[in-house]
Amino acid sequence: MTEQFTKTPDWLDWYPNPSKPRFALPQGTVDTHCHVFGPGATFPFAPERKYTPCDAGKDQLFALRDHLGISRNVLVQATCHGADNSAMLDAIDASNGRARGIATVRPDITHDELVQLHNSGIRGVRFNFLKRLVNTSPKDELRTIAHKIAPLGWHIVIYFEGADLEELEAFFAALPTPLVVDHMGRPDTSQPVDGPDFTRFLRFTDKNDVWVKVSCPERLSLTGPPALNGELRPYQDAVPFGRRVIAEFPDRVLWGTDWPHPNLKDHMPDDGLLVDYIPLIAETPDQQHKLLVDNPTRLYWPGDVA
Ligand SMILES: O=C(O)c1cc(C(=O)O)oc(=O)c1
Repeated sequence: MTEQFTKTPDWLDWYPNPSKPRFALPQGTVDTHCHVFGPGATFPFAPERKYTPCDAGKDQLFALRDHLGISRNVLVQATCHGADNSAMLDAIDASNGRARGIATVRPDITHDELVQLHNSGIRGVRFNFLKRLVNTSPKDELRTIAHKIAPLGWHIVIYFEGADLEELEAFFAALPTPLVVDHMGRPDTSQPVDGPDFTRFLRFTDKNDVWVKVSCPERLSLTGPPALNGELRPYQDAVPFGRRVIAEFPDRVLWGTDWPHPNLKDHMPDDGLLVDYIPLIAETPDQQHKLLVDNPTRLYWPGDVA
């Protein structure tokens, strides 16, 4: 019997009919941050999960990719699937080479299992430090994983809240691989962009081998307006943070949809309007091409770089 799952109360489902973006994504655009959820009947959610989502499977992800004009995806293992990467691997397998993945693994993983993941398109692991998403993040276990994956040329995707960087910084700096920061390190957008927390984050990025996803204005914004009803200037309080990172690190920024947008509480954005947000933070064609095509291709499909 297949397991039936009941969504977390007040769960917001992904936006069903996104608008067609006005901003034309350049050929070769990579969405470096998206997830698949199940479907739960085929790929059950993990017993230790902190939320139970709606289904958001590979067919729906690929339909969104094509609708928005995205060329390739990087699937990031969602915490609701724990360390069972099979839904993501199934999606990568079905993508005809147009997807890579970031896995969650346990410290006892073997080299042969890692090689198998590499051959399936995995290029990194994710370390998550948000207490509302994971029970614990034991640093000694994460270090063990880091040293096992480093020889494969992988990187580590880190997800943390801006206020926690001070405590985590030394641990991150000692990791033996490049780091990719989810959602700009989740700055508090009520603080000024040149306030102490974001200054710390920019310094951390500058001093280390760090790439930054300038994703998720819809998560970071406190004042909106939401990307709904044709709004072409949404999330104004998040804009200065994205602009600043792109201006300082044009060769180390990445963009992603974050579809299907787990755990949003206020509203579910129109993904077409989230594409129209990009030129608000990447203001020149040169910045846009680096953000959307050159940087992610270098990181995830290095064989394609001339
Ligand atoms: O902020 C979140 O709730 C969230 C959750 C997950 C996940 O559950 O994997 O991934 C994200 O990128 C963001």
